[in-house]
This record gives sequence, C-alpha cells and structure tokens, in this order.
Amino acid sequence: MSGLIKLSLAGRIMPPTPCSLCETARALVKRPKTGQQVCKECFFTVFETEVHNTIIQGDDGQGIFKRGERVAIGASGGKDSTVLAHVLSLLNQRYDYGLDLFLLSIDEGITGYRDDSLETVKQNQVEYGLPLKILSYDELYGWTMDRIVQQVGKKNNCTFCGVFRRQALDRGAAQLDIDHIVTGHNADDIAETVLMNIMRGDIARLGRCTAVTTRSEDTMRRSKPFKYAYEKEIVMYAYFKKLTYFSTECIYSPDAYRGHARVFLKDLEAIRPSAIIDIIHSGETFKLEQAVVKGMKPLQSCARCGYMSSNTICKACALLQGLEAGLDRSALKQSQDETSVLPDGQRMIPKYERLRRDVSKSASQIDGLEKPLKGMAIS
Ligand SMILES: Nc1ncnc2c1ncn2[C@@H]1O[C@H](COP(=O)(O)OP(=O)(O)OP(=O)(O)O)[C@@H](O)[C@H]1O
Repeated sequence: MSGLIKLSLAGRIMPPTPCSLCETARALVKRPKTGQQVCKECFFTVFETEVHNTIIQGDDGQGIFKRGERVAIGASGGKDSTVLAHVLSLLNQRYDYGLDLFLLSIDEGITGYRDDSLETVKQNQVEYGLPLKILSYDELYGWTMDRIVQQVGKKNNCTFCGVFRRQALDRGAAQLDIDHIVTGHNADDIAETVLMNIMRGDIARLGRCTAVTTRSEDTMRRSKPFKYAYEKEIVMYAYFKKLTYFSTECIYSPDAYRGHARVFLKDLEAIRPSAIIDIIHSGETFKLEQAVVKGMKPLQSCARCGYMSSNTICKACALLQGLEAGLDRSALKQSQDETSVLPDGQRMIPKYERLRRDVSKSASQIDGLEKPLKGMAIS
C-alpha cells in the first residue's frame, strides 16, 4: 500500500507513483497477488474482471453457470461470502448472466459467534436486495454446536461442524430448488487444502480439490468463483468498498490441522507471493491414474436419510448416532458404521428431498424464505 509521501535517498520529495494500469490516477494499492501498484478504481476493475474470468472459464472453458440458474450464495456474514454476494450481484447485472441469486445461511448454533454474524447477513440481505434463507443445525439435526462441544469437547468439533454444514447447505438449497451453490472459498483456502491433502496422503481429495465446480447432491453443483482471488485482496476490496461484514474467528478454535497449513502458506507467501497460485496450479496438474479412480467407492444414497454417501449410511447420520448415544470423541470412530438400522428412540435426519421445480413460484412464495424486503429482487 502507498499513498504516503515518498522521499528519495537525498531526502527530496518523490512524485507520487502513477497507477500502472490507467497511468493517470495515483497508485494507492500494491496488489498482494502481482505486486502491481494500482489506483483504487483500477483495483476494483481488475479484481472484478478476474472473478468474471473464473466464472466464464470454469474448469472446461464452458463457464460455471447456465443462464436462468437459481444460485444460492453460502452466506456466513464473513468477508469472503460478503464480498462474493456483492461481486456476484454486480457481475450478474454487468454481464447479464441471467442468474436468480439467493443468500443461504446455516446457523450452526454457536452463541456469541454465528448469531452475531447472521445479523450481518440480514443487513446484507437488505443492502443487496437478495432473498435469504436460514437453516439451523438444531432444526435439521436436533443439535447445536454449543451442545455438541459440551459433549465432544473442542478438539474434534470441527469435524462435526464441517460434515453437518456441507449437508445443511445442500438441504437448504434443495428446499429452495437451487441448481447451484457458490461459496467464498478463496485462493488461500484452496492452496491450504492442496497442502493438507498432500500431507494426509488423501489422493481422492487431492484429485478434485482444485476444481472450480464440483457436483454436490444429485444434479446440484457447487462452485468457488474466488478460486484465484487472494484473501488479502478480498479484505482490501471489502475495506475500500466499505462493505459490512463480520470479522471474528469462530470461538470453537479453528481446525488445528488447517491452521498449520495456513501458517506454512503465509510463510511461503511472504517469501514469494506467487506461492499460493503455484500450489493451486500444482494441484490442477495432478492427475489420478485410472486404476486409482476405478478403485474408489461409488456414491450411493444413505440408507437412513437418503443423502449421498460412499458408505451404507452417510457421515452425518453416523456422527449423529454417536452424539445421540452419548459418545464423546469416540463418536468420530463410529463414522464408518455400516448398519442402516437406527437404534431405538434415536433422532434421525429428515429424508433428503429435492423440490420439483414449480416455475410459477416466486421467491417470496417459497417456504422458509425471509419475507420480501425493500429492493428485493423477486424471481
Ligand atoms: N454458516 C454458513 N452458512 C452459509 N455458508 C457458509 C457458512 N459457513 C461457511 N460458509 C461458506 O463456506 C465458505 C468458506 O467458509 P469458511 O468457514 O472457510 O469461512 P471463511 O473463509 O471465513 O469465509 P467467510 O469470510 O465468508 O466467513 C464461506 O465463504 C461461505 O460461502
């Protein structure tokens, strides 16, 4: 960043650095990704254009969206998803993608964290005029993260939260008859995931973690339009645009393993900023041998709740069974339980169902959607 008065070695005032793109305005930002010194307006333009390029390219050059798609933005109230909601609304208009956008928030039930960040999402709902749906763990699983942490402790709670959130997003989206979920995962998140998968030797995940788009439940897709956006640039964008976002870390200590990968990545970035993109490119060029692909378990429907799973019952049902049985950390080890029979009296996750599209239904008529607000775009 600059904007400061620069002095030469001889102590003379140096002229301000001009923007390296428009060459007229004064450079105010040094892009963390490229080192380019640019003015504020050019920074907005390159940031938005790079996201647009990710969107129109996709993994196969065909683009990630189809015209007329109903797209849910996974909205946590944090910087990434807030900037995503802002930029996607803007690009949808600027380039006429023809998307029907929604905000979808999962309330994990973390007092003093998610309740506050959801207030931010509600503010975004008004600011961007997008319909909002909130689905809670309590509603879906009968457990809040506060209660889960009471039972399993802080050490492994991220496993529960991650598995439950993934499924909750799909289920919330299914209730809205969504075609496509987008999340604010950024380049740093993806590079961390590549590193974690290498360190764990998780070949299957390594093979797919750099894709912009992956298939979610049945025909629903999941995309990461910020795949190439650096976290530092997202923060700068939010700051200069004065966007409203919630910036506190989760109170139940972030995933320690990811934390190590993050620290390592930040060290690499400090030495060589391109390290983040380089690691993503390494992941992209990694190819699984056909023999390995063939050896992978095919996906099936969970025998209890119908959600997709590579085992007889899905991970969420297995974790829920452990919780209901009053297990603590050993609940995690039960995750491969192969029995489809639910022990007596235990809670079950509702059957997974997708709405059949009723094209005559407007956003305001779908159950569970926050009521229309001033300026809200109704489909
Ligand atoms: N509770 C939630 N409800 C809806 N979407 C969520 C929720 N939590 C996370 N997501 C989605 O997953 C993405 C990555 O989540 P992660 O937990 O890594 O948070 P993050 O990197 O801090 O992102 P953000 O700044 O948007 O909170 C978010 O950008 C958002 O799109």
